[in-house]
Order: sequence, then structure tokens, then C-alpha cells
Amino acid sequence: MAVIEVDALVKRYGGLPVVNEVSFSVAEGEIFGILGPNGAGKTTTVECIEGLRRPDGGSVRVLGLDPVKDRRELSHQVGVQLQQSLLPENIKVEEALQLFASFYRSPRDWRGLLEDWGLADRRKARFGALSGGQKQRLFIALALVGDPKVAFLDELTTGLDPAARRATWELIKRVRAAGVTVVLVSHFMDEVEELCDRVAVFDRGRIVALDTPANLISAVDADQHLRFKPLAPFDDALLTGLPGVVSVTRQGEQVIVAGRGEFAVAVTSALARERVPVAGLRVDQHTLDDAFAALTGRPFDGGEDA
Ligand SMILES: Nc1ncnc2c1ncn2[C@@H]1O[C@H](COP(=O)(O)OP(=O)(O)OP(=O)(O)O)[C@@H](O)[C@H]1O
Repeated sequence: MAVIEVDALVKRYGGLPVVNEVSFSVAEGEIFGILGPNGAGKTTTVECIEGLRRPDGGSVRVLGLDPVKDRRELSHQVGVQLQQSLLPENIKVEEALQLFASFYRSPRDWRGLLEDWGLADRRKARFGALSGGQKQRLFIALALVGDPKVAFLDELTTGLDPAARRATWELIKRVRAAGVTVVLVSHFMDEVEELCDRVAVFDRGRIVALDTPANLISAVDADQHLRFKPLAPFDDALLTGLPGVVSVTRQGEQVIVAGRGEFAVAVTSALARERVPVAGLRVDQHTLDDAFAALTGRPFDGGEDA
């Protein structure tokens, strides 16, 4: 069942479309990623889905309801991650959770959320005294306190260190495992690759691709690179004629083989056959960054001010 259906959504500012004929649907239980550089129209799209903005064209349905007309009803079924500025500095962690729980018809037990999100020992702390990671976890807990069917999370791990990011990702997987559909707006390719079942890549108000991260990456039609340090001499001609090999270059002690398809297997087999031992063998895998560049013709530059 589609939890969210967006059909030919248009939103204009000053007559110019910033969201232009965007269509997609999100299935129940998915983690759906919305990825794109600054100004691509991600937030505007999500705000139309949340009922915060009125579309200029197209239609949006969330759990079968109209987000603008049925906003009141939907507010009980949808959780939205707040932006920092919306909580007073001196509110205590437990007060914030209690307050938000009071907005909902059938909230979750906020004490359980304190435990889940590693905030139990900070329950009496004031918001302003929390670390960046604790604030971020509190925002996610607040988005979940209404026991929503759908949660919108925006820039989930901004400002977190690598360990805290990983921990947050594991918790988001648990949120999904508990049956919540998650829409994740992100600048971070690694986060999207790790978490999202499918991702819509936004660019200049349009969706330029929508697929699983793996499919987006494997669709990149560009050379891959295999690098290694040979521990015995060999003639480059051994590799240049192999299937999929595009070029063989040397950089100091390193050999770099550019190729496509199954070329890496052919290269390593040929080296083994000729008894050329190698060290430091690695393939530079394509990433979502490469997929974005291939789709738009520009490098992805959205991470800078994320
Ligand atoms: N209220 C508004 N009035 C006029 N223009 C707006 C308004 N809100 C957004 N825009 C413009 O619409 C475009 C899309 O903005 P949006 O915030 O949706 O992009 P985004 O992909 O979420 O970017 P970011 O990652 O920076 O948040 C931008 O050019 C932005 O300047």
C-alpha cells in the first residue's frame, strides 16, 4: 500500500517553479530517501507533503488524506523532525517529551523513548545544555512520540561524529522495523546508501532518478579503477587486451587499470596465471556521488553546508 502519493506536484515562488511536476510514491514500511543539492526543491516538496505549503499544481495524498485539508487529522499520524530553533533553551528534556506527547491522541510512553535514544540520564537537563548529538536524538524522539505511521526526518545526522551517526542509523532501522514509514531528506550519500530502500534524486526542482541506491550506482556508465602494487615485473600487454580493460597506467610503484564490467576478475586471474604477486589490491567502487554526477553532468556539491 502506498502511504504517500505525489502526482505531478508543482510549487512556484514568484512565478518560477521550484518543484516541477514531481511524482513518486512511498510504500508502507519503506525508508525513502530524498537526496539532492541545496535549492533542489527537497524541503519544499516535503513541506507540501506535510501540509505546511499549498501546492500550485498536482496532488498529494498521505495515508489517503489531503495534507492541507486534512492537516489536523494527519498531524496525529505523522511525525516531523523539528528544526533546532523551535525549542526554548531552558526546557528540560523530559518536559519537552511530555509537552509533545500531550499534543497527540495516543502518544507513546515517552520514558521508553528516553531509553531508546540514550537520553535517560539527561532527562532533567535543559535543552540548551545538551550536546549536538543529544539535541539531534531528542528531535528524533520528539518526532516519534506521537506514535506516527510516517516520520519525516531531515538532515538526521548533521553535526554528529562518525560513531554517533552509526548509532543513529541503527536506531532508524529499528524505527522502520517497528513499522514506521520513514522519509529521509539528506545531503549525505553514505547515509542514503546505508539506510534507504529507494531514493529520489532531486535536481533543480525535478526528480532525475528514482531507484534503489544499488541500482543507481550500478547504472553509472563510467570506468572503474583497480589499483595494486606488483611484486614482480610484468608487461602491461598482459592486461591491455583483457575483456573490459580500457587502459593500464603506472604511477610510481602502483598500477592502475581502468575498466568496465567484470574486468577486475580478468585482471586478477591473468596476474595469478603469470605468477605476478600483488599487494594493496583494491577496486574504487562507484558511489552515489558518481551516480549524481552521471545523472546531472555536475559533481554533487550539496554536502558543504549540510
Ligand atoms: N518561501 C519561499 N519564497 C521564495 N523562494 C523560496 C521559498 N522557499 C524556498 N524557496 C526557493 O525554492 C528553491 C527550493 O528550495 P528548497 O528549500 O525546497 O530546496 P532544498 O532542496 O530543500 O535545499 P536545501 O538542501 O538547501 O534545504 C530554492 O531556490 C529556494 O530559494
